[in-house]
Amino acid sequence: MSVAVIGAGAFGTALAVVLAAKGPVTLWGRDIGWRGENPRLPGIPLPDSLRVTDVIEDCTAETVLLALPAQVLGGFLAEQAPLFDGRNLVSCAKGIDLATLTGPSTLIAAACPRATVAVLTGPSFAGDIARGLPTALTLACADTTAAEALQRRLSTGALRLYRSTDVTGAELGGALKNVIAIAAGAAIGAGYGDSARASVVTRGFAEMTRLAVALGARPETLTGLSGLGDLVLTCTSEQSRNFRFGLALGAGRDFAAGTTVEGAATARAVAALAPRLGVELPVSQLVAGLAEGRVAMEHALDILLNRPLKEE
Ligand SMILES: NC(=O)C1=CN([C@@H]2O[C@H](COP(=O)(O)OP(=O)(O)OC[C@H]3O[C@@H](n4cnc5c(N)ncnc54)[C@H](O)[C@@H]3O)[C@@H](O)[C@H]2O)C=CC1
Ligand SMILES: O=C(CO)COP(=O)(O)O
Repeated sequence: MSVAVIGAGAFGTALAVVLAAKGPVTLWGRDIGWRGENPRLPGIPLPDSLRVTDVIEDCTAETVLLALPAQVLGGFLAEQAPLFDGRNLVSCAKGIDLATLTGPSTLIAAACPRATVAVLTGPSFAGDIARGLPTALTLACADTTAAEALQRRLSTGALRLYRSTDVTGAELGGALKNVIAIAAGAAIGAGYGDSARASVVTRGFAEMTRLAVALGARPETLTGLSGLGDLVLTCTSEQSRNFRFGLALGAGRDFAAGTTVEGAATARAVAALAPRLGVELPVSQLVAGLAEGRVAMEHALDILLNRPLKEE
């Protein structure tokens, strides 16, 4: 099964590098001026067998991994969808599109109605995958036969894919954990301590599950790699850009502009969805307020602590 990866960022490049050891892979990026190694994935030499291109028509593979940030996927599909319809399209983005308040798999299915849509998600830093460190991910697809073929092609000796048919749940697990990671980072950055972080992560996980179930997910999916697994990783590691963004927010420091921080836009999407679905999401709504500058960090703690006392 030939593979194309769209998006030569850290994640797309890492996936392309390890998958190229198993068969033909084409990596497409709009900014491939670099040679030898991608500055977004430093220290990882690209194998000679990997074809890197900025010509979208070179991506003729039957399976296409879409590894663009969630907020740019809609614009990309608006231009390029006809080229990709009818193929296996695997979303690798972790976010909710602000313009439509839907996940990447919904965007892809709407733009490419004849495609087989899947989601690849779960706890994995691009650098870990590229270095061949052991990693387990979820491959979610409603079509089990297609999922089995994708699972075989996209697994390697170190990268182990588990199948799921719950596309909504898997996708939301990956998107929503980024929002909670910002909150966890802010708690640490503000000096509130590890106990506060544990509360934010636990209450945040309850929020993730509430919202995902309201959108049609199976609750048990959220306890898997793409929900709890990725939440644990992202809320505890400074490798995470969402966590580091939260650290900076909490400490009142600037954060490097241009860094991909999916949780900021996704928090705003979640805040817009919450009243429509009638679900309470205090941590995510607070992150949206912080990300938009509506809420100052010094008021954030009071907002959470002054909520009415309730059952867990
Ligand atoms: N980096 C990681 O460890 C992981 C990232 N992801 C997810 O993968 C997705 C991509 O993230 P990264 O690769 O880390 O981001 P990145 O910041 O490393 O790269 C983003 C890439 O998107 C490209 N891009 C931006 N706008 C574009 C447009 N309009 N058209 C074409 N290309 C455009 C940029 O040129 C850049 O190559 C995100 O949803 C992220 O949550 C998932 C798992 C791990
Ligand atoms: O999704 C990730 C790990 O699973 C990467 O996290 P960040 O986008 O926060 O760096």
